[in-house]
Amino acid sequence: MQAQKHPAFDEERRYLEDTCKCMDREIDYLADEVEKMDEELSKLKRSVGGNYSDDVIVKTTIHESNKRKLNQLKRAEDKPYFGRIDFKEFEKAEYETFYVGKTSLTRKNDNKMLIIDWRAPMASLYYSGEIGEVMYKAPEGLIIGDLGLKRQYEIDKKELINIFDKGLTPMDEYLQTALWEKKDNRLKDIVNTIQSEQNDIIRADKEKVLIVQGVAGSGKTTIVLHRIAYLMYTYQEVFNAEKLLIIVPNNLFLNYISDVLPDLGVEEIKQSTFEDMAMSLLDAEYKLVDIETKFYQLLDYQKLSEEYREKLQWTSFFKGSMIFKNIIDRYVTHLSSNFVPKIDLKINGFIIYSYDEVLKMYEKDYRYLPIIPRSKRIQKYIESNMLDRVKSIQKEISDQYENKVNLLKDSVEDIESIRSELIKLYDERDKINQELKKSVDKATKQYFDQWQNLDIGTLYKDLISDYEKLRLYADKEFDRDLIAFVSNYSKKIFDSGMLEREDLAALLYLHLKLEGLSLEEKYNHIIVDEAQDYSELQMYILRQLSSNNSFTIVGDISQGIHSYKGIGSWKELMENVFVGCDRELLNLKKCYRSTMEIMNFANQVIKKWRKEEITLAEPVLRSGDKPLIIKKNSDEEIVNDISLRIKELKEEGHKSIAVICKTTQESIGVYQLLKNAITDDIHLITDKDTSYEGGIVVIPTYLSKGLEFDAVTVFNCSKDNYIADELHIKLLYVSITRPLHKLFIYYKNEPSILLDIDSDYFNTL
Ligand SMILES: Nc1ncnc2c1ncn2[C@@H]1O[C@H](COP(=O)(O)OP(=O)(O)OP(=O)(O)O)[C@@H](O)[C@H]1O
Repeated sequence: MQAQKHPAFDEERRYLEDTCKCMDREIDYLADEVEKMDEELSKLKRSVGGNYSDDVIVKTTIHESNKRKLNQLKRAEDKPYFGRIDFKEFEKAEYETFYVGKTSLTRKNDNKMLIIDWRAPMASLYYSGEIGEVMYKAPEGLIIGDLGLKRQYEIDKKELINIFDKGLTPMDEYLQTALWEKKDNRLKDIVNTIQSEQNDIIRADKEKVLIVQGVAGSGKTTIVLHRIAYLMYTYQEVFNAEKLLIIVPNNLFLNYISDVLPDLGVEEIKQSTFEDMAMSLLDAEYKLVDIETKFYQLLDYQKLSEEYREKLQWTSFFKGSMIFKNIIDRYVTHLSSNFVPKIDLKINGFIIYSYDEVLKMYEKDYRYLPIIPRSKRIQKYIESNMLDRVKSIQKEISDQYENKVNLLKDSVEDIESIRSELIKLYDERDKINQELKKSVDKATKQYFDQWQNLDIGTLYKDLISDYEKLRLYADKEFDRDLIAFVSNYSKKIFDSGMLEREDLAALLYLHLKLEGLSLEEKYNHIIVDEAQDYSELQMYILRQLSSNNSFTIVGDISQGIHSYKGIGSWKELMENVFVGCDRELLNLKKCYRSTMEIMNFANQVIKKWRKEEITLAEPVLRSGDKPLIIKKNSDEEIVNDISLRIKELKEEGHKSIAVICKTTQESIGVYQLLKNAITDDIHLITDKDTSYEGGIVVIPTYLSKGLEFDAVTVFNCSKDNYIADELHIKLLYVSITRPLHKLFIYYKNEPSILLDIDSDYFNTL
């Protein structure tokens, strides 16, 4: 054990033993409390029989908090802490020692803080402080002092394995140990090795739009999850789980990250794909065109003309653009200004509600409401007041008849002589009044039937599939050809009973404009991962869902394989969508995932996509094999070689191995061949999969985005499979930035032009 060589070994081992004992005692105590409270609460609930009780509420709160703490301690018991800082505040005489762990621990008998939570303000020094003068932000202000010692521990099953002292042990030895670990099927937390630039993001001020451009493997996904844990801990009073929303690319990814938050003691955060969230807000189940259909059409440079592919791209861009948002805005303004029909609500010629009166309700009294709730409110108001209105009209009619009767009576001396006339008048009056009452429902219905039906799906389809309408609401002259393409293309899709994903965002926007959103439905903080793939309109919608413009948005423009509809630049996003908000753009340049050799190679590939905004990744100092580029003559030969390589990799201890293919169709073919060639369990991953179990997988590139594997083999990087356009370059870049340790790239006959890079960066076979 390395730790024994450290001069402080005995002292540290004793501290660890004492802490573990104390933690065990606390676990026992809490387990006991939880058990007792379980019983007590069920008795109490029975006795109050479902009625409100302060006692039940207070006890439930304590019970939940005890359960949470017990859970956190249990998760931490094998490795109670990972770091230590010795800090002396200025003007104080002594250094104080603080041990940093995943959750805090206080000794009961003397209230001594044995471990501080990694999210506590002072723990920031462990991540960002260098030995010497330091400062950290606390609720009471900036605390300045001196950091005397920063120590890191490797602890396994309560045993001290290694001790690293910052400044004494070689730089990042501790981090290196973590990065060399083999990965299985889930993303892990990194509380013990969070780096300074990552710490700044995790602890960044919450009241702003924070955008993080981070290279592949820089820890973006990991960091946002830690940021959630930090926000939940730091702002307990304002943040509850329902007020936080994480938007992720797909359910497979959701499953891949599902361990991190519970490991960090955070449960029940709302995590969703944009599509699922949209469907739930729309309260409808639309059939969506397969995500791959358009994507693969765009890649299919052999069958489809460039002109057609460009128009397809433009359609996607248009539907997710702020241009389309403005068109929808104008459409809604038009709908609204013509909404109240220019007719009176009449019964048998009597005006019950005049057009002017209803218009006033619409334009003045209920103007604060969006159109749909406004129209419902007016309808309800009118319906509930109809009978009263009719009654007062009946009274007027009765008065008029009374006058007529009186006049008639005054005109004769002998009332008997006009008896029949009087009866006729009374009958007439009663008939009119009865008719009025009888016709209320019918007349009201007839009147409201004249109001426009605000079915959002129909309104949306009417707009986008109608060339004339689109042109009418567009503010500037669009290429007629493109607009015609968009409307025809959309019509065909709608006629098949489907919608595109791009339509869903626009549809939701229309829904929000017409239906509105209550404050309870809004979020206090929204997190978007893989943000480069969302359109500006999607981001604008998320802004509508935010109560306070508090966002953490992370992504990598170089991995923007959906850039035809996604975000082209963070600056544009800030200017077009988050204008007027407090915004900050931060960069993460270091890649922690892959070895230097893999990342240097990947940098050469992405450089082929010349764009000013790309930042090349700086790999952390971890060296492995150079990527291996292998030539074969057929798919079968490639698969045979991959099967041998998988065997080798498994013998070396690698747990997760991916065969990455360009498309799903290619993946299916490779999977069939590979299944026959190896005996191991192997999984084909498609967009229907919602769980990722690790091991050996065959997967299309777009689904591998965000995931990582110990080793990756890229199936067919031949000349005719990867051309030098933006989409192919980015696809290849995503594939080759997935491995932690080993990368193999296969091609048939001739290599892709994208592999035409300095031979120092790879080996060949
Ligand atoms: N400070 C760190 N300490 C240890 N491991 C880290 C650290 N930062 C990142 N990692 C590891 O690097 C890998 C990449 O992290 P993550 O997937 O969060 O990156 P990413 O930026 O989202 O990647 P990509 O955009 O390529 O999907 C993970 O294995 C993660 O555990």
